[in-house]
Amino acid sequence: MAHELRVEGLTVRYGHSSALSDVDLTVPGGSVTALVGPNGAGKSSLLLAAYGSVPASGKIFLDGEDVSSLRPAARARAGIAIVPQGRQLFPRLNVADNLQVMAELLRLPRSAVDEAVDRFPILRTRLKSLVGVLSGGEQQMLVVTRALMGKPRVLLLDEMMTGLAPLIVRELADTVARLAADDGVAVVMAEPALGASRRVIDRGYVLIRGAVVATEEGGGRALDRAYQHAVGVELEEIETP
Ligand SMILES: Nc1ncnc2c1ncn2[C@@H]1O[C@H](COP(=O)(O)OP(=O)(O)OP(=O)(O)O)[C@@H](O)[C@H]1O
Repeated sequence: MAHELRVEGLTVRYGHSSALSDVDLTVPGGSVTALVGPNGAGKSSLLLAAYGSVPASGKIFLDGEDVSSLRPAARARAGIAIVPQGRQLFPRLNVADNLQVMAELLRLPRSAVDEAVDRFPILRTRLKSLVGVLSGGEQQMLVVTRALMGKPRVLLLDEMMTGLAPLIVRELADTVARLAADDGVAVVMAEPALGASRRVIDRGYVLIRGAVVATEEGGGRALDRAYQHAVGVELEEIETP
């Protein structure tokens, strides 16, 4: 079954400044939806609000069910998973213990850690390694593994590809594309620019200054063009006296 994330009228404020204003969007399962926009456009705020870790007004629906009042741990158990910007691992714990923290949050049995590392065999060889000594690519594989432990229905990826080698970018992009195609997961990938993950993008939104300015159903290249067009329009507007 294909899953779905829908947000309606999502607004995020930090003090008096508005990061996201009345955003509506739908992320259908079975495809990879990108969220592109410059730094500060509100991409992280949107994903964090969908996960429940920043206060927001508006509604979040998971497979049609309103989860807006659930706290992050309950949303995670309901099937929303996040790969946060900056990874947010415990660098002084080893790989297995980092995964065990998520297993406990999700109330999974201890065997869940062992099963989880099947996805990236390199992690099995690193189970007892402190996270701080892993390469950037290995750390990101661990974060993705952690996010997938609960077999999520919705996967929120916040700048997952930043700073990674092209080979790792391809491997991670293929992993999320398979999750969408095989398991009907609703994947949303926020990136400042698409780069090597462009080929797995099915559709997307351009976000600028906290608002959706374009929706594109025609894949990664078309989304790139929509993004450039949106930024160009915005620049022209700024330059017009
Ligand atoms: N914790 C915070 N406190 C105050 N303002 C914040 C906070 N987090 C984000 N902002 C502001 O909210 C706006 C949207 O930021 P957000 O991080 O959601 O954008 P983004 O598109 O993810 O950008 P980036 O690529 O830089 O992460 C920006 O103006 C940012 O400065």
